Amino acid sequence: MNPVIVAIDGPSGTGKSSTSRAVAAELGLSYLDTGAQYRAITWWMLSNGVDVNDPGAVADAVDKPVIVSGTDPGKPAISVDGLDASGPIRSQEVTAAVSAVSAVPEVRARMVAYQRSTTAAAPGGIVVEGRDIGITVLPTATVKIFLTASAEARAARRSGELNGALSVAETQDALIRRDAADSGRKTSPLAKADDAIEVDTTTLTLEQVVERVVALVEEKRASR
Ligand SMILES: Nc1ncnc2c1ncn2[C@@H]1O[C@H](COP(=O)(O)OP(=O)(O)O)[C@@H](O)[C@H]1O
Ligand SMILES: Nc1ccn([C@H]2C[C@H](O)[C@@H](COP(=O)(O)OP(=O)(O)O)O2)c(=O)n1
Repeated sequence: MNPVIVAIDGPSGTGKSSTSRAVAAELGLSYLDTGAQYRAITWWMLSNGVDVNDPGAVADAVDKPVIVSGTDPGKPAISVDGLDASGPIRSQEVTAAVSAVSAVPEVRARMVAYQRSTTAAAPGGIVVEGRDIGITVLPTATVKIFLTASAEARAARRSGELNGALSVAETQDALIRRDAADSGRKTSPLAKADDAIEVDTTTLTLEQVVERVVALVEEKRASR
């Protein structure tokens, strides 16, 4: 039987990473965080003096960094040129620049090729999370989930993670700006695939979301 491939898309703070890791761990699948890859390439561009607002300069440098993602849901890992990048890719500088870098078609082409080869190399199946997985990266995924939540809930969750570095209102403004950039770009914008199942997580606990997604995957598995 073909391996199970689960695509999880949605805007920031809807619970993609937490849900994907827990679902992969529970079902014994690999896990890939594609947002971490766009953050990693953005971190490299910022660290190497590339003007992130110049798409030509970003495109010229696209093949330089060596980005390697781990696929163990119990131990998410990402390295750039052999260095652990998991801390620096979460900085405010990277968060503010990642939408511009990830809108560059050459960046997307490189990342999508890597994401497809990682999926093909996961014989036991994989959960892949991002913004364009169900539509562009893995259009034939076994199950497609689109997570949503109110802007208020997403901002409260993210702001909790930042230990008060930004207020909830500032976090919400930044999230709304990034959603607009990610949904408005020309190349594979953030969007729900027609065959994706939408799960609104606003009033659900993480455990409830995981339970729902695991049930959807098992239903699909049983009907194949
Ligand atoms: N259903 C939920 N209810 C409350 N908090 C949640 C829920 N899902 C995730 N979180 C928390 O919200 C924050 C953002 O979740 P994360 O999985 O990183 O979202 P995303 O990957 O979509 O940006 C994390 O601190 C996480 O623990
Ligand atoms: N498949 C993807 C995943 C992320 N991106 C871009 C757009 C997002 O704003 C950034 C960061 O993604 P990430 O999932 O880490 O964002 P959050 O942690 O949920 O805020 O990367 C993308 O363009 N395509």
